Amino acid sequence: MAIRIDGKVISAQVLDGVASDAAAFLDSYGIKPGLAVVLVGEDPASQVYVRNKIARATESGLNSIEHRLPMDTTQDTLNQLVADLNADPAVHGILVQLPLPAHLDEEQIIAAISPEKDVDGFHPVNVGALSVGKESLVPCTPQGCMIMLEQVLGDLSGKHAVVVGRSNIVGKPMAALLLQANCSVTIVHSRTPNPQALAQQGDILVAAVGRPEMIGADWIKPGATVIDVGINVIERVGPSGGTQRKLVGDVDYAAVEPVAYAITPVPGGVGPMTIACLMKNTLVAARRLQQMSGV
Ligand SMILES: Nc1nc2c(c(=O)[nH]1)N[C@@H](CN(C=O)c1ccc(C(=O)N[C@@H](CCC(=O)O)C(=O)O)cc1)CN2
Repeated sequence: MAIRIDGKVISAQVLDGVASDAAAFLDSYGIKPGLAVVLVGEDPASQVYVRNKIARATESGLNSIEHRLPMDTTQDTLNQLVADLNADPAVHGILVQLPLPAHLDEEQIIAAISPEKDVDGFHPVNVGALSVGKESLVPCTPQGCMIMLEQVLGDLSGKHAVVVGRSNIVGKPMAALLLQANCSVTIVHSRTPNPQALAQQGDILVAAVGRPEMIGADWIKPGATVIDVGINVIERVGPSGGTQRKLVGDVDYAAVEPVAYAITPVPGGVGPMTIACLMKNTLVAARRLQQMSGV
């Protein structure tokens, strides 16, 4: 039986660390690290994520500032809010929940956030710093995956890691972090011929494709560690004949678990780590901004 890498347990450890760091920050500077969370529109999943982010921030001793804007918010209004948050010394981290409504330009908004307050780590300055191995704010989901991998495997040097998916939010930064940890890294994507054959060579497999249960046992090297980043809602026929909604990952957990060394579940795996790392990044940003201000 594979080790179940429990994101709820590991994220609670991360959040404990954030809470004591936040208390020390308050002691030193007389203010709480501040996280501004911006939600545009009423996407139900985004509302849940934002609610959870605010709850974790409050529990960890951070000051969370919530901005809910209507669906028809203009790019100018959102830009003005981001500019105000950039200028506000009480705000150390800014997070604009994605996806934005289709009429808004995500790339432009991400670039408008001050790189020092970009706790998502999506700003081109932070992306560039990560790719050359310089200190940066690291995207939360891949950061959470690295914490889980290092907790279960220790030193990752020399391991062959296969990342399935090449998104800017997960696949690319994940590959950069694995490379920084001295793994040999293969990225597999929609244009890769025979991706399964490459995936089968991975000591570590990270699935971030957004396709429910796409990765079966025949993608996995026996004894591999499997990190499932996917969060997909599917509908299945339940025992009473009606349809049931279920949350599944990109990995077919039941099929893969018997061949893996360790595996993350969905839910309760990578998801809670994403939120915990957001809190961690807010602390990192707050400390740096405070040092830069020289106060
Ligand atoms: N600005 C950002 N937008 C988005 C990000 C992000 O990192 N920054 N990531 C995702 C959504 N996301 C965080 O925002 C996120 C998704 C899922 C979870 C989570 O804890 N999932 C639970 C299940 C929750 C459920 O029942 O629906 C789990 O996996 O156990 C946390 C954060 C896209 N947007």
